[in-house]
Amino acid sequence: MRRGAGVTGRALAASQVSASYGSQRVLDRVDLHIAAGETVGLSGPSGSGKSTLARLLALLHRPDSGHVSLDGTAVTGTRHQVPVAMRTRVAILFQSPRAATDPRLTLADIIAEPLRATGTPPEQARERTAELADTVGLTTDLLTRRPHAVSDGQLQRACLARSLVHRPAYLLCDEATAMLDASTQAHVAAVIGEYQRRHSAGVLVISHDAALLARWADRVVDLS
Ligand SMILES: Nc1ncnc2c1ncn2[C@@H]1O[C@H](COP(=O)(O)OP(=O)(O)OP(=O)(O)O)[C@@H](O)[C@H]1O
Repeated sequence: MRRGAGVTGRALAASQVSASYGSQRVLDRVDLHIAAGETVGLSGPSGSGKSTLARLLALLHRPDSGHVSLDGTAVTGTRHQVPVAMRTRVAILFQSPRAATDPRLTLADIIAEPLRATGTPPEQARERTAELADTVGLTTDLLTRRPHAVSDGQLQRACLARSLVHRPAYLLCDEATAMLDASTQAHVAAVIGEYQRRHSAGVLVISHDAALLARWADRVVDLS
């Protein structure tokens, strides 16, 4: 466990959560706890509910029963029912950057999207976008392009920048490096690691890759 993990008592936690799609029960009274500063790996066979659990923790879905709590406060609604100061404390990074971005936006606009959504003044949004583009290794030229004109790795860097834009206390990575080449994968992991150290963020890493989880996570929870 990294220094500081769990020491503050701050955590993102799912307590006894159950979730279904129609009549299909996907999660049945599952507990998961991510302390500030900690990296938790989440493994399990395809279809075991890893992404569903991540979406509950990201406040995108509401559990059928049980609850998600953020630094000790139970969260009752999903995304826009939750106060901005609370919902921006959790960010999620998905496997497919193409499915997670609007093809009409430039990479700069994609990164700045969450800032616009919370009414950040344009000048401040531009500064924060430039700072994050630098952090994730996107050049000014790439920032003016749209998704069709960049590689998957470049687009995932933009998604990573977007996920960090509000300085989340918790970052959920759902197979976020699975489709990247080895060097982009290492770079994305390094940026997340550095962010985590600076902000004592809690990180969830969902992966089928046992070697990656052994390298990256402080502990691994198996959903099978
Ligand atoms: N939006 C949805 N509507 C209906 N069923 C869904 C939906 N999303 C997921 N499911 C089903 O719920 C189950 C769990 O899916 P989930 O994506 O959470 O699992 P997973 O462990 O992340 O799988 P994988 O490793 O393949 O990504 C699967 O059977 C899936 O088909």
